[in-house]
Amino acid sequence: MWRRVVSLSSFISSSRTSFVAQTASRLNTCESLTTGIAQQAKGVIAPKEKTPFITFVLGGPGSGKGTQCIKIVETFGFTHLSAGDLLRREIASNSADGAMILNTIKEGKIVPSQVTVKLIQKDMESSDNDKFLIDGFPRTEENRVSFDQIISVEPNVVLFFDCPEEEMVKRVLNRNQGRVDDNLETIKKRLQVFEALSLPVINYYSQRGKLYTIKAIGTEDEIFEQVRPIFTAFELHAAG
Ligand SMILES: Nc1ncnc2c1ncn2[C@@H]1O[C@H](COP(=O)(O)OP(=O)(O)OP(=O)(O)O)[C@@H](O)[C@H]1O
Ligand SMILES: O=c1ccn([C@@H]2O[C@H](COP(=O)(O)O)[C@@H](O)[C@H]2O)c(=O)[nH]1
Ligand SMILES: [Mg+2]
Repeated sequence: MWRRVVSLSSFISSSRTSFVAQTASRLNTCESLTTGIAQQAKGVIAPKEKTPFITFVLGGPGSGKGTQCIKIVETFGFTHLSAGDLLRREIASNSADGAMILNTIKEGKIVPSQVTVKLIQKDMESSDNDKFLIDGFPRTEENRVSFDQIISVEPNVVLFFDCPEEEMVKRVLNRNQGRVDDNLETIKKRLQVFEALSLPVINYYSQRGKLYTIKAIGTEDEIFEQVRPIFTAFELHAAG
């Protein structure tokens, strides 16, 4: 569990620890219950959270992000958080933001960052895992900055599924999942938004050496064989 107390021997020095206060109220390991609480009550020690391993999964509409995320989950044990799915869940639950989100998705536009980041944050906090695939986010520079400010964790890996436009259009039109944005008119808008707003995010991570570009053509298995070594390398690194 990534917000679990992993060490009780050091003080929290960073002011960017939005999860720490919540962690303190949700201590759930035996060791922290026996010794930690007593020491914290005396004001001696603050809990230190384990930093999660975060992968952002980016690419145009229909580039195969969700499909590959399923394979990454199966092989490497990540928790998959699709920003689009979280937003669709809000629509389905008739939440206060539901109507606004539905209209935004129909238009192929981007939902305000704070709405999306809060949904991601909620699912991360309620997860027992410490490895997350955040699929279809950040889509804009504003999304990226908002995540940085609210979650205060940098991604370890950014995957970019690079797919030719005509292939993406073909896949989306064949998807057949009843999505309100799977029609030619909305796809054209989504492609424009991707180019104008999402490519700058991809360039940002490229400049920081965090970007792994996957040629997203071929069979699903062929594409996964480009993805696999990226995470294998991280596993070996962690073990070695
Ligand atoms: N390598 C592939 N070859 C052919 N079809 C594929 C491939 N990968 C995925 N698909 C199919 O293309 C469609 C889009 O894939 P997927 O939903 O994974 O894309 P996505 O990037 O998550 O799209 P979106 O951003 O719209 O959610 C699905 O119907 C999927 O089954
Ligand atoms: O961070 C996000 C993610 C998604 N959206 C909106 O949802 C649709 C569908 O997203 P998929 O990732 O393709 O499922 C997208 O076109 C946006 O309208 C968003 O606003 N912010
Ligand atoms: Mg998807």
